[in-house]
Formats: sequence, structure tokens, C-alpha cells
Amino acid sequence: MRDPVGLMRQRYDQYGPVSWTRLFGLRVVQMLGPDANQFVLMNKGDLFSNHGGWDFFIGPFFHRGIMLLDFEEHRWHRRIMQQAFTKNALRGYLERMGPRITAGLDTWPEGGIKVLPRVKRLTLDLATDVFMGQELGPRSEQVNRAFVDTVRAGTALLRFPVPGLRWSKGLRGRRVLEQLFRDEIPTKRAQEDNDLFSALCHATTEDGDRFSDDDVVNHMIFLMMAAHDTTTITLSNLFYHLASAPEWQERLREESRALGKTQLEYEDLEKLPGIGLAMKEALRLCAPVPSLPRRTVRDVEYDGFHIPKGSFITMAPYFTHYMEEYWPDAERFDPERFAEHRREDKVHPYAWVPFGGGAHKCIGLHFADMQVKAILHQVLLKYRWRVPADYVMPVDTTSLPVPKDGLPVTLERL
Ligand code: HEM
Repeated sequence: MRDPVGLMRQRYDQYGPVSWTRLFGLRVVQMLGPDANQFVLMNKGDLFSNHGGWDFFIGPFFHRGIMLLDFEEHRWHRRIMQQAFTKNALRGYLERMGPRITAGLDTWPEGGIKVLPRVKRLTLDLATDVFMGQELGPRSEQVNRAFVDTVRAGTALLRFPVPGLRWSKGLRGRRVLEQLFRDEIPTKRAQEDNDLFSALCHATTEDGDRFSDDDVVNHMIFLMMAAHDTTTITLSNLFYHLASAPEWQERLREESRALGKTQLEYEDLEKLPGIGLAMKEALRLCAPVPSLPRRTVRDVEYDGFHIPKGSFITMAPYFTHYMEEYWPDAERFDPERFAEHRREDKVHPYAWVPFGGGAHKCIGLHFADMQVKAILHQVLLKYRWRVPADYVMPVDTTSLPVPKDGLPVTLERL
């Protein structure tokens, strides 16, 4: 767990793209590299179950979240959920975000700060507003705690409830969130608004399919989790790399200044190409979802390997993003590798997979793009930040990859 990339490199060199390993006491088939990513994610013939993979890790906490559904049932839910991610819906979410970001950033002090807790706070506040459409007030601490506990529980080594330990804290967190969302459903059903909760309550397909109350609760809990930590990790990494590469920080700041406004509108998203490149590179260097589990629903033949029915599988976006075969000088922060004149990501369609692929590809990827751009744009206009020249951010790889030290930086108000 301390050096997952090094370990996987060793395994890949020794055994090739498919090998048995042990994880959390399970025998698992590790499938490494872009070809294996493509094979599993495209999932032709419905060979790999998402539920069978994810349920073991996060099932009790993210019960019936869309990522844990399979095949026809998954497609049914996805068609409805898609209605909450249309261009118009995104436009509405962005409108809600702008002022909230400004207010959140205004509370950041000058001098030494830790980025991770600050960004986490900001994205949580945004999520409660943009997702739920309301201020949580004094309940926000309780909700924050419930989220952190629910998410961390997925990687508990002791996988049964012992009071005070990760697993039971996660179960308690889930109960808090269920209650919170269930209490609100009648109000949300009664009138339409431009928040995600409302969108889920009113989403209807052309065939008239809609979510039940239970579906809405399950999807809300999953969506808030899926959006919150992944975006926080992406932003933290952007802070880190832009502090380590001040020339990039200045370049992006110039771009943001040239736009001439503080709060982004939907049409502005394409006008910040530098942030787009930096974000792609940050996602390459630190895939917020480092590995993706699956389970085979029948015997599978792949590349001369036989994988028995019922096997746990893991794919590893994190490792793929460091394969020198596809990413020259892979450790280096080099956003230009995604620029038109280089497009290193085009070397293989599954070499850059921070958002997964196929039927379960992240439904929130445009939302994430929008949120990261909206926040970073305002940060660049308001602050300059730096780290000591020899600073290397330590990454905690025992759960989702976050800076172990919270990422201390020095912030200067502009
Ligand atoms: C940088 C930010 C993000 C990253 C890196 C990310 C990554 C991922 C990945 C890798 C998957 C696929 C999991 C699998 O195949 O097993 C996924 C699925 C998903 N993501 Fe994201 N995500 C991000 C942001 C978001 C946001 C902002 C939302 C919602 C607003 C969201 C909602 C979802 C949902 C609902 C799924 C499940 C889709 C399905 O199963 O059909 N994600 N995400």
C-alpha cells in the first residue's frame, strides 16, 4: 500500500497484464495496462459485474448507488439520472456555484494554510448548496463527519462493526445521510428547482420512467460521495503542482485575468484552455479513484489467460497513468502533453482513464470539469500560493489518494 505503483510495475514486468494477487484477504486478479482497461471497461457480453466488485468495499455504505448496479437495471437508472446532467442542468448548477465559491474563498486567511481541509470544506459547502439546494447551517459539521466516515469505511481492514472503528462509523454515517435526504423529499417533489436533488426527484425519461423515493435517497448519497472526494483530490493536486511549477500558475492566472470576470458562466468553460490542460495532467498524476474493482459473472478468456467465474478483478487507472511505455517522463507535471501538438493521451484510448469508461463511465465528468474550473479560476484571481522548493507532497494511499500532511502552502492575497 505504501508504493502501489512500484508494486504493480514489478508484477506487470514479471507476470504481464494479468496476475493473481491478494487484497483485503481476497484472492484477486489484477488486470494492468490500457488493453486490459479497455477489455474490462467495454465489457462486451456483460462479463464483469460492478456490483460484485464494489459491493465488497462500499456496499453497506453506498447501497444501490448507481455504480453498484449492473447491466439492464443499471442502464434503466442511468437513463433517468442522465436527465440531471444535461447542458441546461449543468448551467443551473454553475450559476449556483459562483457566489458560493466567492464567499468560501473570502474566509481563507493569508499566510500558512493547509489546502486539503480548506478545499474539502469548500466542496462540501458547494455540494450542500448545489446538490441539496439549501444551507445546512449547524448540521453541516454533522454531515461532513458522516461523509468522511462513510467514505473511509470502504477501506477498513476490519470489515465488521466494532464500535469506534471505521466500519461501524461508516454505518452510522450512512444512517445520518439517509435521514437527512428522506426528510427533504416531500419538499423537493413539490416544486422544481435548479439543484441536483430536485433534478433527481423530477427526472423523467421519454418513456415516463422516474426514480422512487428510495432511489433518490440512494443516488443522492452516492452522488455526493462520488463528487466530493474526487473533486477535492483533483483540486488539491492542482494546488500542489501549480505551487511547484509557478510558471504554470502565472500562465493560468493570466488566462483567468484575460477573461475579465470573477464568476464563470457556462460559455466561459472553453475559454480557459490552460486550466483544462493542467486539470488533465493533475488527474493523470493522481487518479482520484486509483483502482476499479469488478467480478466475473462467467469464465473469461483474455489474452491467453483463463479467469474463472466469480473472480474478483481490479484495474488500476493510477498505475496505467505512470506507465512509461505510454507516458514519457511519467513522473513530471507537464500539462502540454495533452495539448493539440502532442496529445500523448491519444496513443491509446484507455491510457488516460481517470473517469473510467464504458457503461459506468463517470456521469459527473462535465460537472467535475465545471466545478474545478470555477473554483480554480477564482482562486487564481484572488491568491498566489507557494511551497518550499524541495517540498514533495506525501500521498496517503491507504484510502483514496490524499495529501498525508494536508498540503501546507503559503497563501498571498492579490
Ligand atoms: C475529478 C472528479 C471525478 C473523478 C476522477 C471521477 C471518477 C469516476 C470513475 C473512475 C468512475 C467509474 C467507476 C467504475 O467504473 O467502477 C466514476 C463513476 C461515477 N461518477 Fe465520477 N468522478 C469524478 C467526479 C464526479 C462528480 C462531480 C460526480 C457527480 C456530480 C460523479 C458521479 C459519478 C457517478 C454517479 C458514477 C457512476 C456512474 C455509473 O455507474 O453509471 N463523479 N467516477
